Amino acid sequence: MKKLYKHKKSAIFAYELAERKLIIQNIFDDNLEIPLYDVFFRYFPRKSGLKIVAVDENATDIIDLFFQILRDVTGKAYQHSLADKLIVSLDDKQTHSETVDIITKTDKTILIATRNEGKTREFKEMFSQLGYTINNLNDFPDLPEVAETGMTFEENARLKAETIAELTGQMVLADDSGLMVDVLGGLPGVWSARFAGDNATDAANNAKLLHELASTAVTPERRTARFHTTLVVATPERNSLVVEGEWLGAIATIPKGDDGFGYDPLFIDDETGKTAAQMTLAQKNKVSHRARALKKLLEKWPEWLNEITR
Ligand SMILES: O=P(O)(O)OP(=O)(O)OP(=O)(O)OC[C@H]1O[C@@H](n2cnc3c(O)ncnc32)[C@H](O)[C@@H]1O
Ligand SMILES: [Mg+2]
Repeated sequence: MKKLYKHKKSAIFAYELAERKLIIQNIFDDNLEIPLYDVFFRYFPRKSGLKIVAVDENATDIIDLFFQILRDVTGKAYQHSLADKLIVSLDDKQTHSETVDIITKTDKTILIATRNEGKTREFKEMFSQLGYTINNLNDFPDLPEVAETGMTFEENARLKAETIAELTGQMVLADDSGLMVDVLGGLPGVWSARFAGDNATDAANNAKLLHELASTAVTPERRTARFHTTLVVATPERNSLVVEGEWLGAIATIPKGDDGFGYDPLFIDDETGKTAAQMTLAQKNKVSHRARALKKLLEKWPEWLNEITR
């Protein structure tokens, strides 16, 4: 058995065609190179070269795409069929037959175990570019609240993802995140959503944070902080996939900007000097803790899917 598609940067297949290149960029503008099995090279002369760049965990889509390009570029009548065998024919003559191992995941909807619309908006933007539709728990009012009783981001993200995956029988992504302020020993951390008390508003949490820093007379250079996200993808009866991402910055003395949610008006990005609330959704989604975690998730996801569909 050979693997047709492995979602790792690998030198084995990608090559350039100066004029005719097809690029399906991923959400971070990275060129993700999908290794197609080398049988294709026999049908596609190296000198003409082609770069196929895509984000998709579904090998059949990639193979379809490849043959589509092959037909367009060469003008020849390539045909293929995929079952557990890949059969390729040219001008009605069978030219190749190979047993292959295909990842057959086709579901393009992801349920995010969150009621936070700010997070959801970010995930929607990030995933829409990959062709995924996002639902969150506000679309399922009958599902229960999951108590965040963990002491770590991972424990809470697991609780949210694994409980909802069990209840719904589907694949679920959860995000547990928070702001960690160095001079406060990492607080508010896992308590970020409830820093000013249960069901606290964003404004109350921000006011409490400013108050804590003011009362300890913290100098500007000691206002360093980071946003943290742990993402967990769970599916019933399988081991979950866990990744994390961080974003370094500092806490402002007054809130600035109108976009975003949570502590965004107080979080100054180290690189640009802007608060997260002064960034557009697209700008934040390039550098945020959530974006960095999602990038790692996308790198690991196909391999993980491959394991769980075996
Ligand atoms: O548990 P769910 O339903 O996902 O929603 P939540 O708001 O309770 O989410 P968390 O438990 O993960 O708490 C994270 C809190 O950290 C803050 N936070 C997380 N990511 C943030 C971001 O990108 N910008 C600003 N604040 C953020 C914000 O106050 C969140 O409420
Ligand atoms: Mg929460």
